[in-house]
Amino acid sequence: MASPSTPAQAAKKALSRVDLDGHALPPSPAPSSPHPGSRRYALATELVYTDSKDQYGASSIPIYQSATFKQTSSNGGNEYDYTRSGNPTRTHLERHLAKIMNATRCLAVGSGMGALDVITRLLKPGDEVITGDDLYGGTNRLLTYLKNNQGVVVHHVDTTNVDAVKEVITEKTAMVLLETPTNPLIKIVDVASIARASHEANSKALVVVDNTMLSPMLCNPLDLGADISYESGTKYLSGHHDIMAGVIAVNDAEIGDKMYFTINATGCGLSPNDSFLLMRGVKTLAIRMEKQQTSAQRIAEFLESHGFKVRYPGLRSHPQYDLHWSMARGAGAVLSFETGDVALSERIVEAARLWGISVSFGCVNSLISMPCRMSHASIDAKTRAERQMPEDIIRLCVGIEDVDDLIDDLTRALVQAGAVTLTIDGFHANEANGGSSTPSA
Ligand SMILES: Cc1ncc(COP(=O)(O)O)c(C=O)c1O
Ligand SMILES: N[C@@H](CCSC[C@H](N)C(=O)O)C(=O)O
Repeated sequence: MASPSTPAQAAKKALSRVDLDGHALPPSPAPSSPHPGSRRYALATELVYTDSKDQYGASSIPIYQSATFKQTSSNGGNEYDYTRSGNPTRTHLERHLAKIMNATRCLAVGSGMGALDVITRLLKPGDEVITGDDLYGGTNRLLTYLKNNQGVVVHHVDTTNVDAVKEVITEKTAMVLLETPTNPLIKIVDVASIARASHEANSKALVVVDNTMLSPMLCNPLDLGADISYESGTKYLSGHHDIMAGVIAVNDAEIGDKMYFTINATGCGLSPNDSFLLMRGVKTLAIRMEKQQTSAQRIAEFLESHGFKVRYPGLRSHPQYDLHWSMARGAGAVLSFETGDVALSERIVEAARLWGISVSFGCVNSLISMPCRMSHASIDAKTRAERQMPEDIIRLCVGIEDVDDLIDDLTRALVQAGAVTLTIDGFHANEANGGSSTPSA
C-alpha cells in the first residue's frame, strides 16, 4: 500500500480504522483548539479550553508513553512512528501553545536552553548575532560557546538603546537575540523598534525574543515583530518546578520546518510525560500569574517605600515604565533590589525562611537569590563588572503564598541581617547600605 503523501491523507487513512471493539481510532488527539494559531476567546479561557477529539472523551490529554507506534503497512506512513519524531501528547501541547503564543507553529523541547540550542542551529560559521549586555547566564554561556567553537560572531550591546543595535547591524547579522525584562537587571528592551530596524537594515536577520520573564500571559513577542519567540517552560508555563521544558513559537513555516528537523535529528523533543505536565501547568497560568504579579507589586512597593533601590517594571520609578507597558499586559513577578553590600545581601538571603534560596523563577513558591553567585555565576566576574551587574543584587521571584506572610518574612530577614534602621515610625534602609534617606513607616 502506498504511503499517504500529506498529513491530511495520513489522518484520513488512520481515521477509517477501528479497533477490536469497534471504536473509531482517531489519528491522534486532535488539536487542542479547533483553530490552532487563532485565538477566539480571552487568553484566560484559551489557556484552559481544549477540544481534543480523544476516542474516549478524556478531558485531560492522555500520556502516550510509547517510544514507537505500530504501522499499518510495511511502508509505514502512519501519523506517528517514533516519539523522537513526533508524539500525540507533545503534538497536542504544541498546538495548544501555538494558539496561546499567537503562532502558527510551536515546538516543545527538553529545556529553555534546549530551545535556544535548536534556534541557534539556524546559524552557520561567519554569521553574526547581536544580543544584550544583560542576559541570562546560560544564554551568555551558549553564545560564548558558539563564538569560541562554531565561528559565530557575537556582539553584546546595550539593547535598551535601539541606536546601539542599529550601529552593529550589517548584512552578516543573522540573528538579533533579545530578552525583556532582562534577567536579572530588569531592563526593558523595545522589541518592536529593534525588530523594525533590524528587518529594515537586513531582511534576512531573525529577531528572536526570550519571553521567559513574562510568559504568553503578559506578552506575545511575535505580535511585536519578532520572528521567533521562545521561553523556558521550566518557569511560568509549568509553574511548579517539577519539569524542565522549552518552547519555541514561529509563524514562518520554513523556519519552523528547519527547527523541527533539528529536534528530530538531535532527539531533544519534550517527553510525553513532561508534555502532559506542561499542558497541565499551562491551564493555571492565568490565575498563578495574576496572583504572583499582584503580590510582586506589593512587595516592590514595600521595599521601595522603605528606601531600597528596587528594579520592577510595575513601579513608576522604573526608567522604562511606559515602554514596558506599551509591550506587555503586566509587570511579571520577578524583581530585584540592591543593598550596597555583598555581605549584607548574603545575610538577608540566608535569613529568609519562607523565601527559598534557589535559582529559577515562575514557580508557585517564592524564591530569593543572589544572581551573581547563582543563576549568573557562569558569567565571569570581569564580564559582570564590565556589564555593571551589582554583585550585591538580590532577586526575588514571587510565588502564590499569602503576601503578608511574604512581607513579614522579608521584614524579619532585613532586620535580622542589619539592613534597616528601626525608628519609632517604622524602619528604613540604612543609607550606608545603599538605601535612600526618605524612610516611610
Ligand atoms: C531568561 C531565561 N531564559 C532561558 C532560561 C533557560 O531555561 P531552562 O533552565 O529551562 O533551560 C532561563 C533559566 O534557566 C532564563 O532565566
Ligand atoms: N546551574 C545552572 C543555573 C540555572 S539558573 C536558572 C534560571 N534561569 C534563573 O535565572 O534562576 C546553570 O548553570 O545553568
